[in-house]
Amino acid sequence: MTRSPKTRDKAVDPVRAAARDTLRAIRTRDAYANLVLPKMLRDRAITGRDAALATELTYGSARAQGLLDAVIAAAARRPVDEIDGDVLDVLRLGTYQLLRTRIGAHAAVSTSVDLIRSEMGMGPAGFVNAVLRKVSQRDEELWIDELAPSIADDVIGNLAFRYAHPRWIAEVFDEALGGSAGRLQAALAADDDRPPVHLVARPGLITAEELALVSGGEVGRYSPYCVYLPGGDPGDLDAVREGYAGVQDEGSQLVGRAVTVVDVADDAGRWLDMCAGPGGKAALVAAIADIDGAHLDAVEVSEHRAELIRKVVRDLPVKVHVVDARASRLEAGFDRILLDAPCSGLGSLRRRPEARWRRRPEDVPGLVTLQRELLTEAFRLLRPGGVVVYSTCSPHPAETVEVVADVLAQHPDAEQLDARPLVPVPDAGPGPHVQLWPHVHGTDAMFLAAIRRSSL
Ligand SMILES: C[S@@+](CC[C@H](N)C(=O)[O-])C[C@H]1O[C@@H](n2cnc3c(N)ncnc32)[C@H](O)[C@@H]1O
Repeated sequence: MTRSPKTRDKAVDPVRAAARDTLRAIRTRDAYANLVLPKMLRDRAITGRDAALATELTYGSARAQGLLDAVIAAAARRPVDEIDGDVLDVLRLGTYQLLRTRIGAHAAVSTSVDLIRSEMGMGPAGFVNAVLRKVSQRDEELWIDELAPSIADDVIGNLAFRYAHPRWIAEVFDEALGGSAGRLQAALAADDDRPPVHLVARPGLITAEELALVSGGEVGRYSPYCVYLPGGDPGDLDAVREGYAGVQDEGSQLVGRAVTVVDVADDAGRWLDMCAGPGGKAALVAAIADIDGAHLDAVEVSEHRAELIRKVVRDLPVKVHVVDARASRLEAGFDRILLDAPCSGLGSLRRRPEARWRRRPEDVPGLVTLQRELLTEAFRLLRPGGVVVYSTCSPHPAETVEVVADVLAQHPDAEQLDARPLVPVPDAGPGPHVQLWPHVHGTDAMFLAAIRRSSL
């Protein structure tokens, strides 16, 4: 029997209720956890340690969904698609607490049972109780031993299961990493971890050292603009609220910086960001353009995302164009172009907890076609001697090296530059492109390649 919301809320822990409601929004509305949860926490006045716990439980449950579902199916002795969705959300939350947190089994089970009882009554609550008690009889390692493919027969399958990644994504990582089980394990493990918060200190407004002081963070290792935030909500920092700083992965900062430092003779200051929304890299590039006396044209096809760019580039020398970059009608002759192409996002899965279970391999070919068309157009818009930096937040070879090779093959006047000197990181690989990795650099798995249009 469903009770009134008032009676319902009394029995349940508000932290778990927020986590459950976010998991439900992800499942039923294709919502994004990082958009839904912060607003829900604000609306329900959940703050401090409670907010941190709600975030950990929600993101952790969403990230580990495939592993959790395999355990739930085994404990319930039925496939998860035969379990009511609302019940499954609570089972995922409970199983996550049992297997991947230090929360005691009693608390994990009883708070889950309360969530279900208050909404759905005694019958489903009994089912949740029985399944979670069964789950609690083993730890994560024992469940993996029982359910994962054997490492001797199927290394990729075993590692994908253990680190909660769909198999096809583990295969893509394996290909990008050159087929080493050790590297694949390190990459999947790092990708399965809670990601650190990186701040960008906007050039000309605040230095990374100053930002580290006011935020209690630590200056980043590679990007001169980066600060690692140890914890807390970055939105609470004055520097972020006032626009001196923003939240941006260090790898993305390095990509934005690369387009500003690559050698371009006689730079006339015509710079272009071809896929600029929501504006993270545009804000960084434009701040440097302002210092260098250059101007940035920022192209974005979506009006909503263009509005987000306008907000972050206020007072900077930027013109925002809402148009398909393949047919922008911008006059050719740019000195520097950043093409941060739409991609599968396989390199930033750790920051988008639900994404790994939502993405499909069949999404990739359409993206690759778009990436080729955009890079071809970027090349056309360059002046002789100008450089395009092509980047993706994906290490998928089809979206990275293969797109670049294809466009190079079509353009005899295209010369791929060694991008490694543009990105001050160790272990940047054999070149000429750079592939960053969470397990090596602590960044998202950003790819970048630099291509010059020769003067011939
Ligand atoms: C990877 S995101 C760019 C992220 C951005 N550079 C940043 O750092 O905030 C790719 C963007 O390209 C936009 N986009 C997709 N297709 C496009 C097209 N044909 N022309 C222009 N923009 C496009 C998407 O809407 C999305 O905002």
